[in-house]
Amino acid sequence: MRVGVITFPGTLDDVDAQRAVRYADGEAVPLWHGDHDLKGVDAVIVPGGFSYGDYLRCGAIARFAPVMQEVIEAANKGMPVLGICNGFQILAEAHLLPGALVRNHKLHFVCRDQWLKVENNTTAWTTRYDEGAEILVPLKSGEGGYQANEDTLKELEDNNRIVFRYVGENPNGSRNNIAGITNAKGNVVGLMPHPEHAIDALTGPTDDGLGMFLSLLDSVVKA
Ligand SMILES: NC(=O)CC[C@H](N)C(=O)O
Repeated sequence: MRVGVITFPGTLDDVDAQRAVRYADGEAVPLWHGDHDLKGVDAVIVPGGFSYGDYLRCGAIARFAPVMQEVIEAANKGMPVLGICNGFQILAEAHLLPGALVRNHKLHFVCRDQWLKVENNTTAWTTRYDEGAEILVPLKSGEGGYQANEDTLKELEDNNRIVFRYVGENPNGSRNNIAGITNAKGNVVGLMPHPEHAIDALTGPTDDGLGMFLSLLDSVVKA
């Protein structure tokens, strides 16, 4: 399994995403924001950080990077794509996922370990979890509030497209406690919390995040 991990100017979590891929027995292939091809990878991770300094809005500039045109094309053909935190913001800006991530409701950057409920274990990135499982992974974002109009929320709820929900106090004002969603096909997933920081109990709060990368291995091997 070869997984591309994109680095934009200001990306922070690419190294941990690459490490997570290796923990799942994959080969991590570094991709640069200016690349015009995806180097034959099986899947792509858009990692967290502060791409282009979060100018305008988080992800608003990264969406136009040359590599994202390739990601959009590949995702529309069914390639598994995961956006973590800033990566989720970029996928939303690129319209691969609906809705928008806005300033946290209390206007503070939130950094804490966060319980999540796995609502959908049928996506390319979540098959290793039991439906309804609760996992603990870090959350660290300033614009993590998920917002969408009523029609979009209904579409997400009715079609099992909410992948993760926050458990306990809502950390950022996200509608319907949404922490992560998927596209209609289930190949593209975006979430605000950070599974790549929770792949080994020695370095993260838990190893609960590793399941996302192992799930990908299953999807790629099956394909
Ligand atoms: N950890 C991250 O990727 C942070 C994303 C973004 N810069 C924010 O503050 O919301």
